[in-house]
Amino acid sequence: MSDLTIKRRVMIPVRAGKVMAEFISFNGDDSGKEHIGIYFEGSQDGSVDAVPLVRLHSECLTGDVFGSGRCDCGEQLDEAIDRINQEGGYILYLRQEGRGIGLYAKLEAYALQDQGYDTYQANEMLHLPDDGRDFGIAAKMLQALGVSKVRLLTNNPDKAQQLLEHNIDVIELVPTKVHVNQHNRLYLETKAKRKQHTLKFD
Ligand SMILES: Nc1nc2c(ncn2[C@@H]2O[C@H](COP(=O)(O)OP(=O)(O)OP(=O)(O)O)[C@@H](O)[C@H]2O)c(=O)[nH]1
Ligand SMILES: [Zn+2]
Repeated sequence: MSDLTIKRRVMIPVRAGKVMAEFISFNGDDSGKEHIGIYFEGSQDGSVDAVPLVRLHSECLTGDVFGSGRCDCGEQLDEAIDRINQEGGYILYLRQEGRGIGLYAKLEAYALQDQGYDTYQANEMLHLPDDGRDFGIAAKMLQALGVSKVRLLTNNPDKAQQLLEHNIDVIELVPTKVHVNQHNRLYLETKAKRKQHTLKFD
């Protein structure tokens, strides 16, 4: 994949106009996925020179748009907007629905989970990778934005590892809260057990 360049920056007042966010598109990603950078200026003193707080957020239509209780994505996205709007930084909204397998396949995986398979086994039953995401694209987006150092908002060590491998300096791992409910507890526990997500449950 060649380097990315910035195509367009457009201000959008989000959260019913209460939060100003700059949506950024890119040239040069031949996947055609239309990944989006979202910049928040931040309201804290000194945030201009600070290392930006960055969240790599993988698309989850069911969670992000409809607030699904089967995962924690919608709540994490809200948390990211709150924090990054305070501290200044970026959400990179990556079009990697279902950890890269797509929305229809995620629904197939959910149907298998309803029969008792866990979140990773269900993908494997479909002959799909348990996590098919490549965060190299996020590193390219950061490079196009002129960002070489980040504070990363995540509990997923793989995101930091992949950024480091692509020459982005992750100077701090900032944990997200654990948004647990009766529907997503097994999903979250399985991420901690199988993929070393740093989740602390009550
Ligand atoms: N295949 C599959 N994907 C899921 C399932 N539940 C949620 N997802 C997807 O998992 C992804 C979660 O992305 P993130 O919240 O960015 O990342 P994360 O790996 O949980 O790491 P954090 O940064 O700690 O939140 C989204 O693309 C969801 O659509 C599931 O049961 N099966
Ligand atoms: Zn989700």
